[in-house]
Amino acid sequence: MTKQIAAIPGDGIGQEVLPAAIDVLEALDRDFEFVEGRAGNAVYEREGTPLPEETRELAREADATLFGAAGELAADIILPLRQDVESFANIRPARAYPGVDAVKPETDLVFVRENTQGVYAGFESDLTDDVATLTRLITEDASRKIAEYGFEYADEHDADRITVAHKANVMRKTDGLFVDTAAEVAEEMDVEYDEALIDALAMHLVLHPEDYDVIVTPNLAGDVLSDLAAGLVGGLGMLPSANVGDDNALFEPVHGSAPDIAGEGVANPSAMILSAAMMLEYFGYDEDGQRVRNAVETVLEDGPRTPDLGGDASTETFTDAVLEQL
Ligand SMILES: NC(=O)c1ccc[n+]([C@@H]2O[C@H](COP(=O)([O-])OP(=O)(O)OC[C@H]3O[C@@H](n4cnc5c(N)ncnc54)[C@H](O)[C@@H]3O)[C@@H](O)[C@H]2O)c1
Ligand SMILES: CC(C)[C@H](C(=O)O)[C@@H](O)C(=O)O
Repeated sequence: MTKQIAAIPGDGIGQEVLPAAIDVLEALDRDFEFVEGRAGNAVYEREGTPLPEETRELAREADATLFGAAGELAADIILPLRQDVESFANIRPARAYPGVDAVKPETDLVFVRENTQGVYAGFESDLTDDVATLTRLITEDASRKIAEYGFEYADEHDADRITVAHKANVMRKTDGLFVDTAAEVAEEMDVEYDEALIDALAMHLVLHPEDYDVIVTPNLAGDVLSDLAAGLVGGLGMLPSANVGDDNALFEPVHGSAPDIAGEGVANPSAMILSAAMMLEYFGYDEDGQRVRNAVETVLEDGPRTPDLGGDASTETFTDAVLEQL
């Protein structure tokens, strides 16, 4: 059956890496219909909104969405889209590939980031001209949902270790509820896990990423720690992600619009192509997902590589090499 995919390139290198992923998906023996959705700075200038209702509707109705990247209006684009697909979990694998000059080649871990709450629930306001406030939201329901998802994910992927990240020593009520709920869920599911304070965890991740497997984290901590992990495995061009809900999902690289290299045709499309591989697995096309992963892995090992990885290949040359492997 045809799967309809909302394809939203967005800004900057989103316009360069999303077509690469579509080329790869089109090389597979699958029936995908790609429908392009408008979003980004240029759309804002033309239409007065960076994310037209039509694009949101497209994401809600599609079987899945592929998103490239957004620029300075990212919070007005990607956050509503993550809501539109009703995603509660943001899965961010960080893995070092052979041949890529990684700071920590032994890194192979996955962040399971809560995708709806924390400071992103967004009760921000100006109290006075010179005082601004932000209320942070954590609920037991959302904490339960992400803990259950993270523990099940760890089980399905034979993870050796599950870590629940929090800062309940300071945010006693909010992260206290997050971590206490995770403890309850672990007991009900008979799961072994450990807890880590986010600040110390950041240091341990830099020194010994090999000690970690699945890290369940509140929203903002997952955002920051996943970029940190990108730094361990060759940069932001390497980290894919899946925003998963009960009935819909959106797949996007962890990186942004990269204005410093946008338009040069040299962006590393690995993160976007690996996000497409996560979409294939979401549809149950596991063999295709693995084929795409293997093809990317081979090209990363043998070259050609893009400049962020020390090579001089263009996005197109890299993608052609992946297509050849397929
Ligand atoms: N989900 C999103 O759309 C998203 C995520 C993060 C940042 N942003 C937005 O992106 C803009 C730029 O933010 P930033 O510079 O902090 O982060 P960024 O991820 O765009 O770039 C950070 C650095 O990583 C490099 N980089 C990122 N992706 C790369 C790739 N695929 N290939 C090669 N190099 C790559 C960039 O060149 C840059 O040096 C901001 O306006 C921010 O709001 C959007
Ligand atoms: C741009 C921003 C809204 C987004 C986030 O905070 O989730 C980004 O940092 C990311 O990692 O995708």
